[in-house]
Amino acid sequence: MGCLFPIQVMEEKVIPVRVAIRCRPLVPRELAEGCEPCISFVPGEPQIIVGTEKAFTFDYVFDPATEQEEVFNVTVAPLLRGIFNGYNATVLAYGQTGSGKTYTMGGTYTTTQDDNEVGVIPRVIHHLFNGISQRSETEFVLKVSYLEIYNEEIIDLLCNSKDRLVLSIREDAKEGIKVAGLTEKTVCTAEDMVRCLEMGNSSRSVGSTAMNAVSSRSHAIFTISVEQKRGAQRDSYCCGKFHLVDLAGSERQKKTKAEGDRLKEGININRGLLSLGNVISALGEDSGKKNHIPYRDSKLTRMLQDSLGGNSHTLMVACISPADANLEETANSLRYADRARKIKNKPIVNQDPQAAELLALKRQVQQLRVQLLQATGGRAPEQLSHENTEREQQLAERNADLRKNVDRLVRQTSQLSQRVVLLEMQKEKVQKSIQDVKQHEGCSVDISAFAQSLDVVANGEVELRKPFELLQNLQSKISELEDYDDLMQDINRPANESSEGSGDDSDSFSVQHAERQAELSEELLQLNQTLAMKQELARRVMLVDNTMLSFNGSYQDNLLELEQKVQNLEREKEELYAAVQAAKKDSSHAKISEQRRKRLQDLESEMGMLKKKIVEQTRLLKHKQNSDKTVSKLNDEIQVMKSQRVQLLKHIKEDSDKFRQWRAQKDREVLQLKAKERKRQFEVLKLERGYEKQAAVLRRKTEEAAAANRRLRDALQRQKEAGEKRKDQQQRGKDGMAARIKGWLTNEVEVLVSMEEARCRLNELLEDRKLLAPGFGTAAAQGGHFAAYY
Ligand SMILES: Nc1ncnc2c1ncn2[C@@H]1O[C@H](COP(=O)(O)OP(=O)(O)OP(=O)(O)O)[C@@H](O)[C@H]1O
Repeated sequence: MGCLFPIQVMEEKVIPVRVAIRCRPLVPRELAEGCEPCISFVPGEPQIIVGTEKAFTFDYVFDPATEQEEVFNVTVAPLLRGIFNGYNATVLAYGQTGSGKTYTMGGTYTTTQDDNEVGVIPRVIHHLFNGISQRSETEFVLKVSYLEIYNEEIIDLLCNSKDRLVLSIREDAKEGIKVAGLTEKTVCTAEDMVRCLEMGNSSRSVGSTAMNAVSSRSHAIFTISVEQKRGAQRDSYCCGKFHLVDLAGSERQKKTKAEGDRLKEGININRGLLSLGNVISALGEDSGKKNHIPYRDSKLTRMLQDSLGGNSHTLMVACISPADANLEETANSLRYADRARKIKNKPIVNQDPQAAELLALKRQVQQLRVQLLQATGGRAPEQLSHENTEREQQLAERNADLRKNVDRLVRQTSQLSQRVVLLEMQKEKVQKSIQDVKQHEGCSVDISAFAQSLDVVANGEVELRKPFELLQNLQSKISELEDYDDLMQDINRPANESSEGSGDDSDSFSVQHAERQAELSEELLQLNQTLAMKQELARRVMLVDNTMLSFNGSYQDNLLELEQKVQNLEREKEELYAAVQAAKKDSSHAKISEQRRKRLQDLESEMGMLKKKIVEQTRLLKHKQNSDKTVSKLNDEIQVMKSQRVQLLKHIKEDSDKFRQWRAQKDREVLQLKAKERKRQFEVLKLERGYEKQAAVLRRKTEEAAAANRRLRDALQRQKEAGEKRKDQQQRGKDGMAARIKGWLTNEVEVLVSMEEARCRLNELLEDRKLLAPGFGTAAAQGGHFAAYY
């Protein structure tokens, strides 16, 4: 029974995330650096003052002298009690690097550790098993998993390092957030569980920074799942999950002096914590309407989705350093923790819905039985069997209806979550393509600036601008694609709506297959239920029959005996009657005759009773024959249904095989398409590189043309000035004629040369445009292709 589907067995209570602040003592490094404490505490109040003025109030505040045991007893022990009642719980250690998170959680625990130093997780294990030993009437199944999120990758800490794979998160309709392939070890003793903790602790990613010699470089989540079965028939089931989270510490590169891998880790740690901060802020906002919570921004926030604003009792332990050198980080941690207090969770008991329903029905049956006995004054069951059967049938029908409803709802939920997964896959594809396209060099070209420089030469040349307009269109298409991302946010559309718009055959086939499988499974489920009902009915009828059978032998003997008795009595009666008649004639025999008459009356009443008994026995025998018929009819029906079930299973298997083949074929096609796509992308890249080169040449030529244009303008200007000069000098005589003609000729030649040069440049530009146009066409088609694809 692995189903953790939480059903509401009581009114949902809103419980805020509780926040505890734990301030550690100054560590030797801080003392050596001459740091002074900058935190003060208000005695008897959960208040803390940073520096001299800023005061914060939390649910619990622990000063540096507080021992590990007190922290556990005050904050974590109540959560453990909730786990025994089937609730989920989370403890989250947050804080700056080196502030004492791992120390508080017990993330470096080994069995040799001093008892006073033992942190939260080993204490949880110890108290959990203590609690179990006090609940002998309950059957427990305990499972443990331990993972870390290192550089945005999920790593299983409970499997050998050589088998370690990068895991991914899945959202399951029944079980919520799940890590596919994560090791879940079933443990029976506290020692087993401690061994898992030690194994995971030794595998955690740890590194040395200037702030902490053994700094955790990952977020670690230790999860204990506690399944419980109670009651004489173990039919009351619930399951609570306890997440114990040691977050990596927020850090500043300046202080940690991290470089290389450490720096990369630090960036990822801060990124995860930032997403967590965003989720906390969004959850804390009291906007009155349901706002978007960015759980999907990081693996950490997805993993903690249920613990923040979901189905869990959650405690955040914010660890801080008292050193004045860390004042700013401490104030930030307190602000972060203060925001977390605004988060409201709705924890509910996690029960197996079918077990809960069964239990409720059993209770109902029990109650009805009691009522029935009371109503009939405690008559024997065989007298009530008929009424009981009717009631049981009604209950069985109701039970079947309820089961049908539950199955339908579960199926709907699983279909919806399948759709969500598909849509998310699409969304990721789109986002990736948008990123690819955005990162492409072609998008960084400043088209308008380029077009302006071209205007200098091609003023009025409409044709020359066309390629630039095409490129501009392409860029705007790409930005339109970004808007599509927003559209994809709306993934909660009903299934039929979204399938209308989707043209993806492959996905729709997968969905159809999933739907078909769900239908077949439902059919199978119904068949199984009806079969179980019929078998139960046949069993009950046979039970009644067997009881009757034991009576039957004696009934038949009785019947014969009774018939014999009746005959004897008849005979005796006739004799007596004859004697009475004879005695009537003889008055001396009056007394004897009176005695005989009395005897005759007795015999008649005895005979009447015996006849009644015979009628009753005959009725019982008839009833037995009827129920024999019913049993054989039921058995026939059961046989038919069994063969139907075999057929159905065969059908499901065939359908699955077909789907597997289809999937394999599709996968092959996808691989081929991917190869083609890679080739196409390479060609596009080649084309665009060529285009880049040509654009550079074009730019250079445009500049040359502009220079030639300028020179032409200058020459024309000089020509104009020379003409005016000439007019001027004509009045001054013929002496300077030769010099004037020479000057005029020089100018004319310059103008002609410049004009020729400008014409050449223009021709070159036109030629270049011709060559570039196909390149623009391909790029524009690419844009169109992307738009059509998405
Ligand atoms: N309450 C405390 N009492 C005594 N020493 C403490 C306490 N809390 C932390 N320390 C010491 O402070 C140092 C840093 O603690 P720890 O490694 O737990 O920090 P952290 O927050 O987990 O750091 P990181 O985020 O870098 O992993 C350790 O040497 C630890 O023993």
